[in-house]
Amino acid sequence: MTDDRFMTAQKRPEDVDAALRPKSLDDFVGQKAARENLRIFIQAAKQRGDALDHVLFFGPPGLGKTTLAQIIAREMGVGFRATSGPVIAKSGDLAALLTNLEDGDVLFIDEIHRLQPAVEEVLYPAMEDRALDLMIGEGPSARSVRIDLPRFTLVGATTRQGLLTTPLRDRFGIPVRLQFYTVEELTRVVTRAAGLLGLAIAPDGATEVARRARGTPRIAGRLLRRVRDFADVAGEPIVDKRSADAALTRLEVDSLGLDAMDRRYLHMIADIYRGGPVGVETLAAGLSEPRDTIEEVIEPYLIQLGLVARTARGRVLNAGGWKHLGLNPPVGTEGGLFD
Ligand SMILES: Nc1ncnc2c1ncn2[C@@H]1O[C@H](COP(=O)(O)OP(=O)(O)OP(=O)(O)O)[C@@H](O)[C@H]1O
Ligand SMILES: [Mg+2]
Repeated sequence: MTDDRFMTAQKRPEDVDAALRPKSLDDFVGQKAARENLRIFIQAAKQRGDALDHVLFFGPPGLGKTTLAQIIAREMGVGFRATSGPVIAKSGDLAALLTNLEDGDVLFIDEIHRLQPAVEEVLYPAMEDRALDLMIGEGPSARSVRIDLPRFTLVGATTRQGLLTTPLRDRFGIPVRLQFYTVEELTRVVTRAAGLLGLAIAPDGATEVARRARGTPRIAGRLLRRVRDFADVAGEPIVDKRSADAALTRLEVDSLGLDAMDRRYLHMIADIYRGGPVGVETLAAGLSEPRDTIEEVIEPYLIQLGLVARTARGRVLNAGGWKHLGLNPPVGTEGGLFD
C-alpha cells in the first residue's frame, strides 16, 4: 500500500514501534482472554520442561502480534528468530532456518499466509513431528531421509486467517484472534507510551488520543508522537484534551478516529454507488488501493463501528455511515430502508 496514509497501521521500514513495545505479559495491555490463556500455557510448558505448542496470531495490523511473539520467547526464556512468509523463497531456505534453531527456540513467521506452497509443505512434518523430510537424489532412485529437529515453537502471524490453508491452520495448537482495543485500554497504552517518551499528558489528553486511534495501539503510538510534535513546537508543557484535539484535527483524524483514506472509502460508496452494494474490486479500482489493503486495513474497523457491512452482493453503507458523513441515505436504498 502507498505510504502516504498517515493513519496506516502498517509498519514502516524503520521500526519506530520497537521503543514502545511491551516486554512482558504484565506490561501488555488489553487482549485479556488471550493474555491470560497464554500465561497458563507458558507456565504449563515451563513446568513440563517442554517447548510451547505452536501459536497462531491473527487480526488486523498493529494490534500486537509481533509484540506477543517476542513476549512469548522472553517469558519462555528461549531464543527468538524472526522471518516472514514472502521472504522464504525456497523450501531449502526454511530447512536451513529450522536446522539452525536451538532447543526450545521461538521461530516467528510473519505474514505466514504468504508462504509458497512448497515451503509450507516443509512446515507440516516440522510442526507435527519435529522432523524434516529431505529428498535425496532424483528419479526412481530418489529416497527421502528424515532429519530430527530441535524442539521449537512456531509462532505465526497473519492479518488474514482465511487465506491460511487448512492443513497449516490445523497444526497450530494455540490459535489466538486479536481484537480491536477499547478506549480504556488504549488510554493505558497512551499513558504508558507518554511515560516512555518523557511527555507530560493529562488524563483527558490521553483519552482523546486513545479515542481517535482506531482501536489500534500502533496508531495510538504514532498519533501520540505527532501530538508531541505540535505540543513541543507550541511550547505547551502538558498535552490536554484541547491540545490533543487541535493536533489530531490538523492531522485530519476525525471524531471517530477515521482518517482521510477511511472517509474517501465511505464517500466512494455513498456518492458514487448510492450506498451500495458495491463489490470490493470496484472499490479497490476506484480508490487505487490494493484489494488486500481495503479488506485488511480499512474495512475491519469501519465494520466494527457499524458504518459499513459486508454482504454477499458487496459493501453497503449503514445508517451510521451516512450519519458520520453528514448525509441522508437516498430513499429506497438499503441504507435508507433497513437501518
Ligand atoms: N497491548 C499493547 N500494549 C502496548 N503497546 C502495544 C500493545 N500491542 C501493540 N502495542 C504497540 O503497537 C505497536 C505495534 O504492535 P505490533 O508490531 O506487535 O503489531 P502487529 O500486530 O505485529 O502488526 P502487523 O500486523 O502490522 O505486523 C508496537 O509499537 C507495540 O509496542
Ligand atoms: Mg507484526
